[in-house]
Amino acid sequence: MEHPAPPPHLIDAEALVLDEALQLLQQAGARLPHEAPKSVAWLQAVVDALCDLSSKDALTGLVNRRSFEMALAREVDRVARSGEAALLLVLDIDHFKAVNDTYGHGAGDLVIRAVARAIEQTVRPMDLVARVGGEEFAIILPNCASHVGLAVAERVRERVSEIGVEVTPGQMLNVTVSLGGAFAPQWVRSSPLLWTERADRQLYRAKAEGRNRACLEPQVDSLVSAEEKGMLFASLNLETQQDLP
Ligand SMILES: Nc1nc2c(ncn2[C@@H]2O[C@H](COP(=O)(O)OP(=O)(O)OP(=O)(O)O)[C@@H](O)[C@H]2O)c(=O)[nH]1
Repeated sequence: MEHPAPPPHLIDAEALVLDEALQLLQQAGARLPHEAPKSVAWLQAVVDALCDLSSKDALTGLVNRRSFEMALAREVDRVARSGEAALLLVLDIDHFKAVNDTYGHGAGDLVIRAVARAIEQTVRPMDLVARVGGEEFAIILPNCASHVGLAVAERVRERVSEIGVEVTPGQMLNVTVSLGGAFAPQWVRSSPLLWTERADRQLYRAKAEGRNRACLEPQVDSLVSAEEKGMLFASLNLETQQDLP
């Protein structure tokens, strides 16, 4: 049946070919919208589901590596402009290969999910928790004062060690994580790669020192005065204005 042509400023929803997108969502186990097909609400729900699919990790629902890298780049930029302390924590489940080898991959997946939930419950809503690899997670903690960094990392470590995961009926398993952390250099434009490398080095240290521990790079508090911060803001604003056409 021919559909009447829509007014020129509107999209003809009937002309959209969405078969592949819908198939992708179905395969990923995403819930398809209940609204009337091709209504505005339905199209919005499809777009939202596709956004989720490209930015979230399917196993845990956490932010995936790609979104994490974009968020980290934004945070580097924000810290350089605001001078606020921000902490990056990287976490790795200890001896995870043994979990898979002993209880199977399915049980390993349950452990990854449980660790993800435990991390999420321990940090603030403004903190970004990501699954960046198989049994590796990362947390960006904006506006995190240097003197509380280790306490936050310790709280996450402790919370994970407390959870029990039922890996086979009636059998509870406890796992631990090692954490590494580094603060973004305040008032200095660093790079996401350098920041991650510094946090990673601390994670290797935590593993080498026996696991189930948190190691943070020592942080020197910024000695920039309020007046100097004002001058820096002024010069940054000037730069931005000069960039304008
Ligand atoms: N179940 C499950 N396992 C995964 C997934 N991704 C990666 N792995 C497994 O995670 C394990 C990681 O093991 P290793 O890198 O050797 O590290 P580890 O055993 O945790 O040892 P340490 O990190 O040194 O404490 C490997 O066996 C991977 O196969 C996943 O999505 N699900």
